[in-house]
Amino acid sequence: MADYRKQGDVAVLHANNPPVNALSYHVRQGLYDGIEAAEKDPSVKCIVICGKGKTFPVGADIREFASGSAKKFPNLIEVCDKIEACTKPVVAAIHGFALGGGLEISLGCHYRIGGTSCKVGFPEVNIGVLPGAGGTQRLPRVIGLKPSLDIITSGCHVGAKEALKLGILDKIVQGDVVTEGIKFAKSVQNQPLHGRRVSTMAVPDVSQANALCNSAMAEVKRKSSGLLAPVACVKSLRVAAQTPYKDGIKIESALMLQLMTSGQAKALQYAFFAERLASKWQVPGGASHATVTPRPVKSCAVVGGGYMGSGIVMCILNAGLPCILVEANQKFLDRGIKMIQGLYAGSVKLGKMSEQDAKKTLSLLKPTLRYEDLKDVDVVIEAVFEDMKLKQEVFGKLDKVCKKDALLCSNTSTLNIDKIASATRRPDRVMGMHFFAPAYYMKLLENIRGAETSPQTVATVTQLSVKIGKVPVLVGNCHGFVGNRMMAPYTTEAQRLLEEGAYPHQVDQVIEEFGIPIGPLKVGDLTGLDVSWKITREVSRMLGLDHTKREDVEPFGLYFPVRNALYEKGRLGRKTGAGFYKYEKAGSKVAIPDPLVMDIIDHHCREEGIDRRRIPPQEIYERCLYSLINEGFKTLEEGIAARPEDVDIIWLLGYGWPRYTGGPMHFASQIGLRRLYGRIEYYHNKYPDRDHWTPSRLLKTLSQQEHPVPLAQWGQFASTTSRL
Ligand SMILES: CC(C)(COP(=O)(O)OP(=O)(O)OC[C@H]1O[C@@H](n2cnc3c(N)ncnc32)[C@H](O)[C@@H]1OP(=O)(O)O)[C@@H](O)C(=O)NCCC(=O)NCCSC(=O)C[C@@H](O)CCCCCCCCCCCCC(=O)O
Repeated sequence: MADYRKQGDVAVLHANNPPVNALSYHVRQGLYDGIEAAEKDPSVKCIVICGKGKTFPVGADIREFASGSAKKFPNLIEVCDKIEACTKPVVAAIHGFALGGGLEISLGCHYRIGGTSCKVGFPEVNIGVLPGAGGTQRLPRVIGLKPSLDIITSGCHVGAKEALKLGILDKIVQGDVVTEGIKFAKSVQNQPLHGRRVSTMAVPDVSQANALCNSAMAEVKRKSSGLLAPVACVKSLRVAAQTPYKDGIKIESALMLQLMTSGQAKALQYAFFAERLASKWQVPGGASHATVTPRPVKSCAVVGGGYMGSGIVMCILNAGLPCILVEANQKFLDRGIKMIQGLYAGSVKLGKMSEQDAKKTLSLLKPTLRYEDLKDVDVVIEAVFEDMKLKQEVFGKLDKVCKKDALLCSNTSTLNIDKIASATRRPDRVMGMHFFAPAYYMKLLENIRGAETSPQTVATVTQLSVKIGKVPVLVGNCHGFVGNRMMAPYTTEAQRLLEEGAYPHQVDQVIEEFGIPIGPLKVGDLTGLDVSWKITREVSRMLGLDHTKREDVEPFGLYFPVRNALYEKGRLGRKTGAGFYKYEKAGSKVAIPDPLVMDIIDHHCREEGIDRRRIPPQEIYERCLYSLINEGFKTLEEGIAARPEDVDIIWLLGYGWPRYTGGPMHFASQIGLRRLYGRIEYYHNKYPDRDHWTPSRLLKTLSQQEHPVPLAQWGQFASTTSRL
C-alpha cells in the first residue's frame, strides 16, 4: 500500500491505494515503515513522498472513521510526526490533489514541491470534521493564521500558483513531479533540517490572533449556523497561535474525536458517498452502469429558450459541446440569446471567466427557428411550457426531423414521460431530464426512465449529465417523479396549517430553523401563486375534476382556499410585491409578514366555521417534514426511487434539504423508524381523508423489525418490483 524503492541515494515512497490514495491503515503503515527503513539505511541521503496513479493522497480514508481504523497505530498524526522527525530531508512531490490528511502528510515533510496543475486544500469541514492530523497546527505556522482560517473553514481547493505564493509549496515544477522531486531532494540533502520542521516554527501573525479568530468565529456562525466543524476549526486554529505544537495537537485531537462521533459528521460523510453512488444505476433485467456502453455525444440541441432552456444551453456550452437553440419565433429566440449572453457577460464581470473564454464558449451556440437544423444532433432536450399537448407536438416534430439514433429528452418536472414518448416512433430513445432552476448552477439532474427507455439511452444520458457537471439520479415514471412528488404533501400540509391556526411566517420559521433555506410559503411566493394555481387546475383537469368545486378537489388534496383567495386578489407572489407575504416592491426578496393576509386567513376560517387554534412548532415540523418523508418511503416501495441514498441526493441537491442531516431518508433513520411510523399513523388517524398520511407499507415493515435495519438494506424490504 506504499511502495518503497531506491533511486541512487534517494528513497522514493509511493502511496499506493487507487483511485485517490486515501490514507487507509495499510497506506499509513507503509509510509511509516518506509520512513523508518530509509532512516536506517546509511546509503539513503534523502526521501521523496509521492502518490501512485492520478494523485497525491487526498486525505484520510473516510470509511475508516466509522470503523474505528482511523485511530489504529500508526494513526495519521503519528505518521506526520514520524516524517517530520526524520533526520534526512523528506520532500513531498505533489501531483493531482493533496487534500486533508494528504496535505497534512506534506506539511510533515521538510519541503513541498508541486506540479503546475496540482491543488491543495483542507475539505474536512465538508464532511463534518477538521484537519485532525496536525493540519490546524502546522498550516498557520507555514502561511499564517489569516489565510489558514480562510482555507480551513471554507474547505476550498487552492491552485499551485496560489499555494506557492502563500508558502505552502516551495517550488512549482514542470514535467514529471517525481523526477523533479528526486532532483529537488538531492539539491537539499546536505541542508540542515532545523528551521524546516514546521511544528517548531512560530505562527507569523500571532499578534493578531484574537482579532482574526473572533471575526472568523462570527463569520462561520453567521454562514453555517448550527454546524459544529467550522466552529471547531476556528477553536483549534486559535490554539495553534497560543500554544506550542505538542499541546496544540492534543486539543486538536480532542476536538477531532468529538466531531468524528457527531451525527453531523456521519450525515455529511453519508452524503459524500451517496453523491458518488448516484450515477451508478441499474435497471430491471440487470443492465447497469458497469455493463452498458454509452453512445458518444458530440452535439446537442435545446428546444425552448426560456429561463430553463437558456440555463440548459449554458450547461452544454460550458462542457465544450456545440448546442443548437430552437425557438418558436424570433422574439423568443432573441430573448433566449440575450439571457445567455447576459449571464456570460456577468461571469466575465465577476472575474469568473475571461472575455476570450466567454466568446469561445458562445461560439458553440447556434440559434435557429427551424427544426430541420436539428437533423444531425445526438441529443435534444426539450424545455417548453409544462403542457402535455405542447410537449407531444414538439416530440412528434423532433421524431420526424432528427436522425434515427438521436435521443429525445424532456425537461418535464411532473408529466408522464411515457405519454410524451408515445408521440414518437422511438420510445426506447426518450427520457426525462429534469433540471432544477437555475439550470446552469444547480447540480442535480433527475433523469426519468420511461417504460420503454433502453439501457443504452440511460447510459448515454447519465454520461452526458456527468459531462455537463451534474449529479444524475435515475428515477422511475410517476406524477412529479421523486422530488416534486415528495414536495406535494409538504406544501399541502404547509397550506392546511394556515387554515387551522398558523400564519405563513410561523410555518416558514419552523422549516427554516430546521435548515431548509426558504420555507414552503416563501417558495410559493417565489414560484408565483398563479403558477401553482394553474398547476392545480391542470392536475384537476387530468383527473376529470372541476378545480373550482371544493367537493371535487378536496378529497384529492387539491383544495387550497387561502392560496386561491390570495390569487383572486391579484397577490401572485414576489413578482407582484404581495402573496403569502408583502414585499417592499414587486420583485423584492425580503418577505414581510402581512396583517392583510392574516385577515384573509381569519376571514376564511370564520366563513368555514373553523375554530382556529394555536399550533405548536413541533406539529408544524412533523406535519410538513414527516408527510414528505412518508412519500419518500412510498417512492422506494413502488420502485420509483432505487435507493434511499438517491432520494436523499435529490433533496440535498435539488431542494435545499440541510446536508448535515444527510437528507430525508437518512434523517428518518436518525429519528428512528418506529417513532416516525407512530407519528405518521397518528396523523393518518387524525386526517384520514388525506391520502398522503396513509403510512408507507415499506416504512411500516421496517418499523416492525426487531432491530433497526441499516439504511443500505432498506431495499431488501421493498416488496414491489423496481419501476426504474
Ligand atoms: C479527491 C477528489 C477531488 C477526486 O474527485 P474525483 O471526481 O476525481 O473522484 P471521486 O470523488 O469520484 O472519487 C473517486 C473514488 O474515491 C473515493 N474517495 C474519494 N476520496 C475518498 C476518501 N477520502 N476516502 C475514501 N474514499 C474516497 C470516492 O468515494 C470514489 O469512490 P467510488 O467507489 O465511487 O469510485 C474527491 O474524491 C474528494 O474531494 N475527495 C474527498 C477528499 C477529502 O474529503 N479529504 C479529507 C478526508 S478527512 C481527513 O483527511 C482527515 C484528516 O485531516 C485527519 C485524520 C486524523 C485521524 C486521526 C484521528 C486520531 C485522533 C485521536 C488520537 C488520540 C488517541 C486517542 O485518544 O484515542
